[in-house]
Amino acid sequence: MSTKTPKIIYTKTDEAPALATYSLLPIVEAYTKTAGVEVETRDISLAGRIIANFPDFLKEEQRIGDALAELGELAKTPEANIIKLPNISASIPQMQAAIKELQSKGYALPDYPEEPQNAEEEAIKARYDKVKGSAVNPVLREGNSDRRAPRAVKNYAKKNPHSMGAWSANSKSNVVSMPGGDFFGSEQSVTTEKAGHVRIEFTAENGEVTVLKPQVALQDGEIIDASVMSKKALRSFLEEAIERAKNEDVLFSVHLKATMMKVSDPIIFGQVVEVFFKEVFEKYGAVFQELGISANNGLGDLHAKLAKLPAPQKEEIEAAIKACYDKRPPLAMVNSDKGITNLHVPSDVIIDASMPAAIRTSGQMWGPDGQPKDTLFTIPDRSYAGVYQATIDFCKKHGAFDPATMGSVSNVGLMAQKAEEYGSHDKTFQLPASGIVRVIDQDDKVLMEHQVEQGDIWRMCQVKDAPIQDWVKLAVNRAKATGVPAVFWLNEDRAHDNQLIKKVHKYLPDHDTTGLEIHIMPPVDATQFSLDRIIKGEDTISVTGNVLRDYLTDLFPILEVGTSAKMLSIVPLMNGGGLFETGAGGSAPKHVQQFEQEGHLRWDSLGEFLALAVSLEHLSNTSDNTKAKVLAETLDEATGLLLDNRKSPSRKVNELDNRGSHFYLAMYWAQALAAQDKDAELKEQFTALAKALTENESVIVDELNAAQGQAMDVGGYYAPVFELAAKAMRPSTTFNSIIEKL
Ligand SMILES: NC(=O)C1=CN([C@@H]2O[C@H](COP(=O)(O)OP(=O)(O)OC[C@H]3O[C@@H](n4cnc5c(N)ncnc54)[C@H](OP(=O)(O)O)[C@@H]3O)[C@@H](O)[C@H]2O)C=CC1
Ligand SMILES: O=C(O)CCC(=O)C(=O)O
Ligand SMILES: [Mg+2]
Repeated sequence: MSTKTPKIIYTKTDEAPALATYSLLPIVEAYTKTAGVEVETRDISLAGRIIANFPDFLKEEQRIGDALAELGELAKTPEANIIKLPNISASIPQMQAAIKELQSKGYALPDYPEEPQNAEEEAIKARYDKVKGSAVNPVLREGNSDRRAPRAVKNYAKKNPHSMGAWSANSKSNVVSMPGGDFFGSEQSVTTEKAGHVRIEFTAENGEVTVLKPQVALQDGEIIDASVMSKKALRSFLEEAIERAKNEDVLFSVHLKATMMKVSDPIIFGQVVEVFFKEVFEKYGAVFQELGISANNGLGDLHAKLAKLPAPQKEEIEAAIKACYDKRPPLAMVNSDKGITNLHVPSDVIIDASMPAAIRTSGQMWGPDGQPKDTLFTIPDRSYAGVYQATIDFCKKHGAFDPATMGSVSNVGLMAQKAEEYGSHDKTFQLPASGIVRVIDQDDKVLMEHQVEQGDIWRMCQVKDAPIQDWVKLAVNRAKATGVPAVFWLNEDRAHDNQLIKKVHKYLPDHDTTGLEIHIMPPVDATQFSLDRIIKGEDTISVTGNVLRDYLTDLFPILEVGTSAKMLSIVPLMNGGGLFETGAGGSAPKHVQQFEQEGHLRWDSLGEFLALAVSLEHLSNTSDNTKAKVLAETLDEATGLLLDNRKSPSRKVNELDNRGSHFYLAMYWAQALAAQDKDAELKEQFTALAKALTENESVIVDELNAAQGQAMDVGGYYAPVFELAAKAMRPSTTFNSIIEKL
């Protein structure tokens, strides 16, 4: 990697953000070129990652390099300047769909072996599993997280408050969690003094020892913890929760993170499906096994596989499923028109986005009848569930939040180097039998041990010392920069947090904290504290571990500014580089569906605009490029103007969409560059461009809007055909030719 030519890596991802890139990137490339900045793309899409992992199955011309591995290495260097768009964290049904699409395009990829029958299939599954779930973010996140709503975005939301569903004091919505037998209740934690390693062993009741993980390397001062969720306790809890929803006449829903917690949460999800449809699974277990049905993949997969049965048997089972539906409480729906429930696909209801969306809409979800209804939100583990119950209680007491007046909660998140639960996949196991799981160090000393039973989920997490120090520093810096109180959301009664609190006390004195307000509070108290401030219009910094980073950076943005897509999301990499994530949200599959059906893309690229500005600013600092600084400043101006003039995409067809908003960004950016006097060359270059764009505004917007209102075919969902997608996303010849002249 040369340090001479300043370079920005722009990632090519999936779904809506990938479509938006076809339109935005040519503009970005044209503008940044004027500062001598090179923008290179790297394909980290689900399809791209699949292809990169199976070169031996493919023709020479089909092979591509492993861009993710390359960027993972780059992220560890000071030169890194990466703009990371959201990507699919694939569940098994999504993996299978992507593989199928690629096969149909001539890629001789193997099928995903759900139940591998031999060593060869095991190896194929292992390769696919590397691509499955949240496989991108943890590789790139070599730094902690700084997410906040920029001033312009917050002010815009105050002036143009989004709709908020009213809250009633009589709302029957609540969160329910296990009373015991969960990860929270069983957690043990130790801090290693010296670097070394541990192994994880399972000893069955007959004394037979299985090594679950031969070696996990540990650094000086690393915190490790282990916990277990009891299958028995989970199932009896679920049975009670389902009964409770029925008795209280509310919807039943479950909220997990099956993407990032790709080993544990699909299993928990599967238990929910099995318990909800208990009679069906008990009666037809053998048939299901024969059909390769796993409840972990959800009802969608179950129905697809049932289709293989002869009609009478299929109908019998479907009738049994229907009988369960009738007996059980109504399920919360993902799409009530299509009959897709909360239990259809494990990755459809992702807790970080789904809980805030419900809180925003009066604490309700959609029922099978297409009507909103109070809901029992099932979040089995207690570690973080209390945050949502506290927020719900607050809304019942004070009514819905008012975006016009509410304060802001930003986040400093401990995330670097696969911190905490989100790095636990390779140390998570479902136990085959009863026995004891032990974590044993290099001197054969048992550090932690748990009694387990068949089917229990056991996991170990790690967090290294250097990321913790960096996180404490980042928290202090944000508190200093804003003068706002910073709250560490840590519970001294939780084993892991207890170790972390010791480190916070150890590292805070490394910084000058005079005049700063810094607290340490358990999550529920911290929620209360932050919400008491928020309704007074006051801001608070949440300083959290990795999971709450994820949860809170959707919760507060969705309440405050309507979506997490408008967040500034910076990852100052620990070795000096910068990773700039766009927004905090995902890849919004329903946006693609709308685009395919009616040619309107409602994806808002605001997160990309904000990320590009900070990326250019970072580049100007690291490479002394003053033009890049001017580009960054004027881009921020343009983004502010775009918000003020309401040129963000609309949700409705035949109104300005993603492409139209890109045109306005380009026009305002060019106008700001033409108006500035810091760089005469840029001024001159952009004066003519600004003039051309301004004069052609109505022609261009007409051309862009005329492309809407019809079905779009971009040649694929996971791997669109470049020419088709580029044509669909750049339908204004006038606009294209003006940009090309730059
Ligand atoms: N950083 C990453 O890489 C992340 C990836 N994901 C992945 O994204 C996929 C979908 O996840 P999901 O939990 O549904 O979360 P999303 O954040 O994609 O969706 C929640 C809703 O937020 C709104 N939204 C999000 N981003 C935008 C945007 N830029 N413009 C306009 N609206 C937006 C949309 O609502 P509406 O249109 O109704 O207003 C959307 O349906 C999954 O594959 C998941 O793994 C999820 C989170 C982060
Ligand atoms: O990596 C993922 O699957 C999702 C990431 C996410 O939701 C976040 O970082 O906010
Ligand atoms: Mg998230």
